Amino acid sequence: MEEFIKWCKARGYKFDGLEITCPPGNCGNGIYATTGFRTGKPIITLPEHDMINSALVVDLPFYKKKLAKINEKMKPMEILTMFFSFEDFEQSAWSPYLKVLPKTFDTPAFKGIDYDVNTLPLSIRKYWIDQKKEISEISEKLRHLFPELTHDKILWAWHVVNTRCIFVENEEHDNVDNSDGDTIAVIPYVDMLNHDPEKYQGVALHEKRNGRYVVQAKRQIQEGEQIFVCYGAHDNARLLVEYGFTLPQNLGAKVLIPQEVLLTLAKIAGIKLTREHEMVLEEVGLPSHLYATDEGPSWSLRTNVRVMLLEHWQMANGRWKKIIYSHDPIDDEVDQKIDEKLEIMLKELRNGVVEKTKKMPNETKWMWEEQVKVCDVAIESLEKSIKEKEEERKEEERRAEESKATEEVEKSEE
Ligand SMILES: C[S@@+](CC[C@H](N)C(=O)[O-])C[C@H]1O[C@@H](n2cnc3c(N)ncnc32)[C@H](O)[C@@H]1O
Repeated sequence: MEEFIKWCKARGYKFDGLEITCPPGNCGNGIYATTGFRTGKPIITLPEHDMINSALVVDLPFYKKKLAKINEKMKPMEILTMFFSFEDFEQSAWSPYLKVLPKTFDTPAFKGIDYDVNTLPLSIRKYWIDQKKEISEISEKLRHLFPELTHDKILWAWHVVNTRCIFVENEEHDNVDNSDGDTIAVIPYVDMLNHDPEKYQGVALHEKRNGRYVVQAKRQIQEGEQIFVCYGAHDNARLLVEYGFTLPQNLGAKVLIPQEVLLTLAKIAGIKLTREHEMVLEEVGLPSHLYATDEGPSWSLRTNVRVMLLEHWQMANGRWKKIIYSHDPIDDEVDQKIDEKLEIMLKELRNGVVEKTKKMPNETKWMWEEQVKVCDVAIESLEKSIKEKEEERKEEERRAEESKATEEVEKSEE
């Protein structure tokens, strides 16, 4: 690690008041504050030309020569994977950095676990399919172009990039295929920051104006704290598949309700659906998600139920747009009906997920159990809000009756 720190300093990286050590648990290295940082203060800065992105790689003489022999441009992920596949741990200009990178990864893909897609919850299914496809295509392509590379080396390199890259808007480069965008870079030192979506104090940004990459304190950081960033609002299935770890309390947990399931649940809840409802739902195009937060069913899920409760005359001639996109508060009666139907739908959904969970193999059962927990949290907060609204309504009625009684007394006194 000492050699890596020296290497970073020689390249102009600034990170006074930090140290890289191994936190307890199984999360590799992490960055700790050895001094306090005020909100807004830069914690790490480095020159932008040191970000490892596609443009940097294709301009290195070694890769320039290799790519000149190939008749096609490569995509950013392919280029970065090629870079980490080829760089020699001893000879590379990045040698001290390469030596502190993890040797193995705990992702299912790295461990050779091949999930049956049907045993995965929907929230992770597409990501898993896409990840498998990407690894297999990149491995095949790189081995075809450079037969000296092995699948294992490429798999390791792909993981380095995938678990450590950061979103950066890279400039266009003539020798890079950016048809799907070019927004990734691996940034040494910055990539030692671990993920915690609740505690995170570090926000990273590319300051193009100043030609540097910066991690700033988003709030006061105390001496001795581990500094975290947020990799995204991921549930544990996604964290495991993408990064090889899970969080004990993960507020990113979510359940995705596909349209056909939503329609079935609505019918069970006694909502009379027509083709018109389905067409409006499609046009509104809102996803139906449940999140493991105590805010209850999301606005988009509520809106979908609201659409399903529209009368025919409310949908005719696009009138529904005025209703759905209006900023006026929802009519109390409609709101109550949405709650009532949602409660039935969510309980039904939960039962369905519980039944599915029972049939799942051990390796993915926990993902489904997490989905059941999300349903529980959503149902609990919905019930709580229904109760609160009910109490408010009663209180309003009581006040109305009181003022009516006072009025009557006043009138009789006149
Ligand atoms: C960008 S790197 C962070 C630095 C990394 N810990 C290292 O030693 O190089 C991302 C990897 O760190 C680990 N990681 C990050 N946050 C974690 C957390 N909260 N718990 C466990 N492992 C974590 C995972 O292995 C993940 O793939």
